[in-house]
Amino acid sequence: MASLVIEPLSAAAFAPFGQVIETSGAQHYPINNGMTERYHDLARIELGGAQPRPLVSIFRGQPYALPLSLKLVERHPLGSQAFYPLSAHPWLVIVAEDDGGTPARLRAFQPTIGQGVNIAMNTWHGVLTPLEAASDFLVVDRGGEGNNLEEYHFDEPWTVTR
Ligand SMILES: NC(=O)N[C@@H](O)C(=O)O
Ligand code: NI
Repeated sequence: MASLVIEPLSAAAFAPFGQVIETSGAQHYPINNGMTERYHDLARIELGGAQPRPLVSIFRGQPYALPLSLKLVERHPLGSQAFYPLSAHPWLVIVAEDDGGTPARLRAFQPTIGQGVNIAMNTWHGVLTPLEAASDFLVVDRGGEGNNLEEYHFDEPWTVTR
């Protein structure tokens, strides 16, 4: 049985899979006469395929228990997908490299409060995985023509633990 141990999320560790959306390390500057600080340009939103447009949605995810039995990952060949939590509940981001169409070298990350992610276009990832409580996330991804979802079902589930 293949197993995966959860790691803390960092921009460096996540770089092969996309960007971490957080104020730490971000370019920032005051706007609105100094009443607001803009943390600028935190993610590279990718919109491919025909007639692409950005979608802003809220995903209300139900919690999963640990140890997690990961049966599939998916990817979006036509666009990136960003998740930013609207609560302080814990969640997981599971991603994988690609070996000729097969997910490889899986990683499981647990964001800290204040961290979101932008998963790069065509990057294997687990579906939204809240822990402990139902949680809302602001999601920015790609709408338009074409099929933007590819799934990969593992022969044997991965067990994801702390
Ligand atoms: N299917 C869908 O919109 N959600 C997934 O892409 C996901 O990553 O949770
Ligand atoms: Ni997705």
